[in-house]
Amino acid sequence: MTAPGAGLRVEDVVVLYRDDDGTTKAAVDGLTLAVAPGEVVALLGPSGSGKSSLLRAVAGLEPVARGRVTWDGTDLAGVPVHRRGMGLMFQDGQLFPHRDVARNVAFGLQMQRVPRAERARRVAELLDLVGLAGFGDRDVASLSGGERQRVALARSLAPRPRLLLLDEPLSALDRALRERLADDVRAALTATGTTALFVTHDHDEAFAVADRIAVMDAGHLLQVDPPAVLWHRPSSRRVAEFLGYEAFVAAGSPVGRALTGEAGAPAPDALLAVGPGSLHRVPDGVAATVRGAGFRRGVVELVVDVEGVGRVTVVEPSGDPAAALPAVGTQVTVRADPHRVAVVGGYG
Ligand SMILES: Nc1ncnc2c1ncn2[C@@H]1O[C@H](COP(=O)(O)OP(=O)(O)OP(=O)(O)O)[C@@H](O)[C@H]1O
Repeated sequence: MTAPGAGLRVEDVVVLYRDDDGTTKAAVDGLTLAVAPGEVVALLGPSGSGKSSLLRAVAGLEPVARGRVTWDGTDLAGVPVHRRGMGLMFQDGQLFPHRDVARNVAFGLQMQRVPRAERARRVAELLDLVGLAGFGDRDVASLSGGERQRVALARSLAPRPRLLLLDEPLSALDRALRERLADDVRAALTATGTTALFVTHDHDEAFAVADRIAVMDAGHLLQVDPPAVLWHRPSSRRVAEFLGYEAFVAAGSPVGRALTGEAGAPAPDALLAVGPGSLHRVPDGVAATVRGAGFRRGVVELVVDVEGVGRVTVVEPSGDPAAALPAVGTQVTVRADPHRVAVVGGYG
């Protein structure tokens, strides 16, 4: 059981920037968030929503104009960056080019004056953890982008920071690599019990790494919840739209009832969000017109206009390689899978 106030607390924090014309603008606008010891929280939001500003304020790199940042209940105001016991990792791992992999990873341990033998042990342990066992002697210039970020992760974990701050650490990598590394980052953070705040604008990454996801928009926190709760119970239409839900329908309306069927319908006043994968074609359902069809990574995506609902993407397995895609204008009928619609605003 964790003591109340343990770990990181961000209380009503405001971060201001001064524009060229002298006016001030709040990049973070009265935000409150807690990260418990051992927890990984992703800050997810569109570009410019204030994620990096919040991270930098926690690190002590940006002044806090209002509110406070505490660790285990102690106010960090006035505590300089290097005394906060936090690790930082950025998009470009910023490795030291003149040090080999092992000496990069050992950097923080040298700063802490950890004895040589123990340092070597810890470096080997970390390289193993990030999947780079045996890479110690390699010149960092010879590494791939993904390997560099693995080294950067090992380096930031080596001194056992009480909080690791990661700012878009995978953004420079291509998608396939990002997906794999997101799982590996999660595994490394979990294995070391590291408390972490992970900034990303990539939904899949946030869902892959985090115990809880904090959705930010325009300097505000819209919702913070575990991934499954966020996905199935977005707190507002805004959050649901940001997650990729495409259309909204009142559960109790005629079309809402027709879509979900009697058994699947939640409270009649609930607002349902439907998106890619929520609907499937059935012989008798709600009328819809095909507006587009495409083949993507083993599935067929049909963009359909559903009567009384709007434009939604139907995702179907593509079983038969010889089957033609439905033509634009084809009339179909659809129904919702009750487990694949979200209930907006805490109903259900
Ligand atoms: N040094 C600065 N001076 C002035 N304005 C800034 C400064 N840094 C950030 N901003 C502004 O503050 C707002 C939030 O920026 P921030 O970088 O925190 O957002 P973000 O969510 O991390 O975005 P991104 O994903 O694009 O990095 C933006 O409108 C940005 O233009």
